[in-house]
Amino acid sequence: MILQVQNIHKSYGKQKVLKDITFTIDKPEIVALVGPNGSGKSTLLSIITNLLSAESGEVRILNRTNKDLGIFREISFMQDNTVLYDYLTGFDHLQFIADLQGLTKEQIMENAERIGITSYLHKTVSNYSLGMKQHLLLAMATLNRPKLLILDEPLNGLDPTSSIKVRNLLIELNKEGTAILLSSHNLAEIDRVTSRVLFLKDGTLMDEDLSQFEQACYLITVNQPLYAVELLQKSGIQTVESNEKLSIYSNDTSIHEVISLLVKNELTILDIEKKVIGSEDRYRKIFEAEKDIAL
Ligand SMILES: Nc1ncnc2c1ncn2[C@@H]1O[C@H](COP(=O)(O)OP(=O)(O)OP(=O)(O)O)[C@@H](O)[C@H]1O
Repeated sequence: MILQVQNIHKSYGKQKVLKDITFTIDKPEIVALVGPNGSGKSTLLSIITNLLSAESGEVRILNRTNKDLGIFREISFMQDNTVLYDYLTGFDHLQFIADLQGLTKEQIMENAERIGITSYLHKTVSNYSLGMKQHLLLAMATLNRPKLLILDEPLNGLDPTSSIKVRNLLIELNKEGTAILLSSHNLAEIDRVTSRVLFLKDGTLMDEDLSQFEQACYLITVNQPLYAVELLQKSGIQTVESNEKLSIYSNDTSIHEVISLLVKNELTILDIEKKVIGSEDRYRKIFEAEKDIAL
């Protein structure tokens, strides 16, 4: 077991921000935490890393409580760039972590090389762009080659080239055995790196078994779409009609029932298209009632 989050509750004053959050990461995988602005992602990550305390619940990392300071040799938390000091260089930041963790200058340089920050390593952070700061934060978080890497918005403010670089680096670290939990608003990027997405809504983690969203969406074009909708709904099959196409969330087996029902009722099927459902579609489905969809 790499991470076990159990029944976490957290409020700020009267505002309940996290309600009974439970999930686990059992193997080295890349898991994303997604939710609108203010949904509690940073709060949850700070509780997991013991920077904030929960009202109730428990976090265990690598089979130890997160109150055990020893685990910080084996995990890392990349926060936003407010943790950086403008008047220090990138190297100073890395040296500080290396001193705390008993790591060598060679390890600093090797990691800096890997992240691609050697050319500005000895400049003060006040001269860094947002992307350069993100890369330094990533170098700081990966210096100890953690077993669990937690990242709050690692892709924030990165241009496409930098995003690709960070994405590839995360995939590489994961292949080497690092489990990764990251929060992000970049849903297209999330689909490229993650194996699992946790959606936070109103302080609650949506059921991890999002089977209804895991199903494919079939777009079916028929000669009488409105009649088809009526027929399908009578048989308990939910469908939406737009631009004369029917959208049906279905698995591969039950789509056969839909087709035979349409054919039996003498409708002509003009086209069938299978659409892969990505995190953005799932996000819209989960948060469609939200007034301010924050992507
Ligand atoms: N120290 C604090 N005191 C009071 N309220 C807070 C505090 N920190 C966060 N909150 C509130 O808790 C809620 C969750 O905030 P949090 O920063 O965890 O959300 P988030 O999902 O990370 O948001 P974002 O995507 O904008 O970074 C918000 O309503 C926020 O205003």
